[in-house]
Amino acid sequence: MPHANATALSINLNKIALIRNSREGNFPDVCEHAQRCIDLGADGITVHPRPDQRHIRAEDVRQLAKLVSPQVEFNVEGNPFAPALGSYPGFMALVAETLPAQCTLVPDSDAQLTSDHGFDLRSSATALKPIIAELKQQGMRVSLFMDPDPDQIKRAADIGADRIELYTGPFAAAHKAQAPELAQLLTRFAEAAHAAAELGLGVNAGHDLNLHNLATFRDAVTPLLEVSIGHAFTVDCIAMGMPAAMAAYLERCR
Ligand SMILES: CC(=O)[C@@H](O)[C@H](O)COP(=O)(O)O
Ligand SMILES: NCC(=O)COP(=O)(O)O
Repeated sequence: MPHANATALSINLNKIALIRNSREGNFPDVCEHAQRCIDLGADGITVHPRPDQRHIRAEDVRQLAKLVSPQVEFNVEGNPFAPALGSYPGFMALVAETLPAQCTLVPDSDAQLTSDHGFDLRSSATALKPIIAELKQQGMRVSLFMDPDPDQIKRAADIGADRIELYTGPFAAAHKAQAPELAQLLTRFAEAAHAAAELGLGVNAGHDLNLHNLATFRDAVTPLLEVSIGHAFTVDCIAMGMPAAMAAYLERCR
C-alpha cells in the first residue's frame, strides 16, 4: 500500500477486455492481466461494466471480485440506473453480487463513446441518495464521478458520498494542448479537491491521465487518495513493456 501522502494507483482493465472481445475465446485473459498488475505493485483494479458489455462483461466482474480482493482494492464503476440487458444484470444487481471495496457511480450511457461528464446533482441528488445509502449499507465505499464544481461537490457530501472522483478529461485535453487556460483549470481542480476534503470527502481522480500529465495534476491537486488509469496505461504497456510502465506510473503516484 502507498505511504501517507502517496496516491493509490488503480489500474482500469477495460481496454484489455476490449482486445479480448475482438476475437472469440478468452485471450487476453482479464484475470491473468489483473494478477500481473497486482504482482507488479498496482494498489487497485478498476473496471467499468456497461449494459452493452462493449469491454468488461458481468462475468469479468464476478471473476475479478474473487481474485482481486483482499489482495488490493476492487473498484467497479458504472451508472447505478443502468438497466439489465441480456447477460448484464444491471449495475446495482452486479455490485450487490460481487461487493467491491468501492463503487464509483458515473452518469454515462451506452450511447456515449466514453465517460465525458460528472453528475449534475441539482437534478440527480434525490434519486442517488437512496442508492448511496444502499451501497454503503452493503459495505461498499461510494465515490461519485464529478466535475470540479464546489457547489456540486457540496451536494455530493449532502447525499452521503464517501468520496468524489474528479473527472480529469478536460485537464488532460488542456495539458496536451498546453492551452493558456491550463493553469486556471488546475486551480479549479485544486480548489475542488480542497472543498471536498473540507467536507470530509475523499478525493479520487481519473480519465485520460497518463505519464505526461499525472505529475502535474498530483502536484496541483492535493489531497489525492487514488487515481484510476486504464487507456494510457494499456498503450504504455505496449510501448514500454508492462513492468516498466507500471514502475513509471507508480513513481508518479508516490
Ligand atoms: C469513468 C471514467 O472516466 C473511466 O473510468 C471509464 O472507465 C472510461 O470508460 P471507457 O474505458 O469505456 O472509455
Ligand atoms: N475512472 C477513470 C478510469 O478508471 C480510467 O480512465 P482512463 O485512464 O481509461 O481514461
